[in-house]
Amino acid sequence: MNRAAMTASQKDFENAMNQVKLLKKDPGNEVKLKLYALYKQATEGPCNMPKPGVFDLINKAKWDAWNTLGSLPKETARQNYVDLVSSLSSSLESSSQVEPGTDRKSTGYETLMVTSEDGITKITLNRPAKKNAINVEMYHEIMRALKAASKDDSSITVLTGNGDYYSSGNDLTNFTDIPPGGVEEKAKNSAILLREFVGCFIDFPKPLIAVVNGPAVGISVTILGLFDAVYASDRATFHTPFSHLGQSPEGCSSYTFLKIMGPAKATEMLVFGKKLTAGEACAQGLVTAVFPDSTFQKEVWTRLKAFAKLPPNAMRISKEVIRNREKEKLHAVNAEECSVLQERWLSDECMNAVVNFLSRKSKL
Ligand SMILES: CCCCCCCCCCC/C=C/C(=O)SCCNC(=O)CCNC(=O)[C@H](O)C(C)(C)COP(=O)(O)OP(=O)(O)OC[C@H]1O[C@@H](n2cnc3c(N)ncnc32)[C@H](O)[C@@H]1OP(=O)(O)O
Repeated sequence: MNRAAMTASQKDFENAMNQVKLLKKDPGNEVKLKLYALYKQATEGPCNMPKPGVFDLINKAKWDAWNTLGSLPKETARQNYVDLVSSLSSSLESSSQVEPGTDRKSTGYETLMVTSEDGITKITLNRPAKKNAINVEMYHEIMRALKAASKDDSSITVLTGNGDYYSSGNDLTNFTDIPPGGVEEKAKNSAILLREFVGCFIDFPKPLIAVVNGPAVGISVTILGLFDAVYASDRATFHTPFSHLGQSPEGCSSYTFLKIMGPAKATEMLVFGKKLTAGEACAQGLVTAVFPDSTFQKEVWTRLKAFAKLPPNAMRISKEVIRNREKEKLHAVNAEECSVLQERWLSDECMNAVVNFLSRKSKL
């Protein structure tokens, strides 16, 4: 397989199509639908079929899967197809030989795809049908993947999203699974989870880069202040509608955003929920660079592959020098934000906003 570029070539794509035929075990309907959708998107572009009738169940499922990919570029779909097949080949034991090389894929994740190659560990949020909303399982898996990446032999770590969204933020169905101890216990446990989650980003020791492939909402935006570089497609938007949701800022954004963009611009985002375009987010210092969506993957991965060749210890130590004096402060901010949120989650304002979304009365 050609690993010279992080975007898959036509040859990689054809190899992957052949590999699918050699899988010994059936990967299941959900995966087959994903493969179908990525194949169609890679070869034909956005869904162009009329929507099948409700009783045409199979074609309706296929149409839904393809349509969910929205305007995902053909080359991204091709890469995602190759990545998916590659992860299946390792988890389901393809009967073909796995090619030797430095490429490693981590299985055992339900909500992520994690790959490691060319000195880069890539963590991909992988719930495209839910716009990569972060459910409780994904919070835990991201922490697990970050902990593994901090110890593996890669030089840099990348977080990105599969599908047309980077992430729609916290999965609002997280509010529905109330334990016997009631909503107070749920809020308390969620604050502990959130604090640990954000803590992993504060403490991450290697260069951490966000490849923001599409719109980003809520916590997926706020933690960007803890990344070392943020590259965005010009399709990406950055939205933190906390007041609309009866909530308050997290991810240390009440501190990092003020430092990055100053109080006036930070207030527009964090208090008034102003949605920024990628260009605006770049002008305000939240984003490092913006690329046209059509060349986004190619340009970003070329750049990242060059970074990953730099001496890893020097990069790690430089990050330490830049970030360490702020760590204590960031942990204190994180603790305070979580404790304020614990109260907010119990408020009528928050409950009503969540109920409105879940009963499909409102969207952002
Ligand atoms: C008691 C206390 C419990 C607390 C638990 C909290 C734990 C930690 C919390 C940390 C704090 C984080 C805060 C945030 O991140 S705030 C931001 C939350 N996000 C949102 O409010 C976004 C909601 N989504 C939308 O408004 C729209 O879906 C969106 C604009 C993103 C896209 O709209 P579009 O029309 O393009 O697509 P759909 O709405 O049809 O979406 C497709 C399917 O995906 C589901 N979806 C999307 N986003 C979410 C989400 N955030 N949570 C849950 N589900 C989501 C959507 O429902 C569709 O699903 P179906 O196809 O099944 O209908």
